Amino acid sequence: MTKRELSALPKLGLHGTLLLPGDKSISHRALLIGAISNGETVIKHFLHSNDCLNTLQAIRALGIDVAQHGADIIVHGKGLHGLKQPAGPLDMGNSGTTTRLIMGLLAGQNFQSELNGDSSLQKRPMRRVSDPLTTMGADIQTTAAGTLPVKIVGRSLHGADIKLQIASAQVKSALILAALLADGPSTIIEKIPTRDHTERMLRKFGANVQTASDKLTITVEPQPDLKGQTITVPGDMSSAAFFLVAGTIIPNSDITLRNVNINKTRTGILDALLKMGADIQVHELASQGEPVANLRVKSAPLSPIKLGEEDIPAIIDELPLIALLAACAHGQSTITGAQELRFKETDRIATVTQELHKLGVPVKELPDGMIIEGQPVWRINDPILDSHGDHRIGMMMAIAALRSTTRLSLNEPEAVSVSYPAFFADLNSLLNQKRECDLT
Ligand SMILES: O=C(O)C1=C[C@@H](OP(=O)(O)O)[C@@H](O)[C@H](O)C1
Ligand SMILES: C=C(OP(=O)(O)O)C(=O)O
Repeated sequence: MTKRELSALPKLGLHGTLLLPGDKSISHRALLIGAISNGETVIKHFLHSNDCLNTLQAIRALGIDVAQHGADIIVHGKGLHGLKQPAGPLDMGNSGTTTRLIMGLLAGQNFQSELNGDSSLQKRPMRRVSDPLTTMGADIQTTAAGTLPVKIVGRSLHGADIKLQIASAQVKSALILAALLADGPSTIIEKIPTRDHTERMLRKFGANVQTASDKLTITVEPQPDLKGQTITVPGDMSSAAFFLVAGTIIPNSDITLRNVNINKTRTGILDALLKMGADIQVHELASQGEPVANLRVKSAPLSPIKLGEEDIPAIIDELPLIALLAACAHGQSTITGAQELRFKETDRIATVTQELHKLGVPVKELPDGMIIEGQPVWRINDPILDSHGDHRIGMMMAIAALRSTTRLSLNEPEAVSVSYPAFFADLNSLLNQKRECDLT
């Protein structure tokens, strides 16, 4: 097992400016939608991380030419019905987003396919996608446990009206992609609004996808003539979040994060930080289809927070960081309505609880969340932290280690490459450097 020594408390704080890597959700979608569009799609500031490279390899295996020009990715789309039967099972690696979105695309093809993934992905539930797709006429078999490997017998799909049982952008997006291939219009009704990157991007490519004023009801007209586009992927708020938290909890810090996506369906972490007392300035930039901003964060003391079911979708991947913020706050914080955390790369309620206990932070595990008792000073119980092979847990613990005066280490640090290969390099660039920050 690999192990990395983590940096301890930097006395001068964290300083400097980062240009965040491209958004993971948007990078996946640009590849998949580019593949089913006619002509060239140019993806600028694409996220070259393991998860997005799984999507790239998958569309290549489905007969799509993908080239790289400098840092740009060029997808030579073949239209809605241009994908080809792959030669063997498609490897989804660690990526839930690739798996679930591609299930929607493959359900409506005229060929069979099979999806598999790594040991973490093989534990994650897939019936949440296959069940609603079945109501559109899809033929998808999971294992008896509802997991990968999944076999998809592509066939023609009907338009359908579907009410989602779980708040999940992956499930919603799979249904929207399948609805493009159907024989009539579809309506998808969400429980709570989730990230809307699929809807926004499909409209840019020429699809008729409407979101009603309730922000929950999405109608999709089938068989659009999608046209290749140039997509500039904004910086990932879920990656920026590690540095928003680091800048807040490490005294004497002043960090600027450039060009971060501030789509309202993704800014739960910003709202929570501001509610807890964080010092963050937002300087909005010209929109690139998705709203973007530069963010400047300085250290601040924190009050505790309560988050419930309605708050969860906009902050789902940042909840481990909320637990870390709560561990530094003065008082008790509560997260409930977050049972979805149990179905991520790890059971993130269990792994966050286990790792914060190592730092001496009292955390009570709930079936759908956590109660965290903030501690002004941590009494370290175990200096060997663990990512559990989960990128977000690894990065969260590397940020947590900066609060400790004892040197801590991290098992399986390479997990960060799933979403943020340059994470440790970016973090190191902020350490022990007194530099001017400029928000504009
Ligand atoms: O649609 C997406 O790109 C994502 C949706 C979320 O998953 P769920 O849809 O399962 O909540 C999120 O956790 C994941 O990191 C990316
Ligand atoms: C849950 C995540 O991703 P995915 O579902 O795509 O594996 C994540 O990035 O935190």
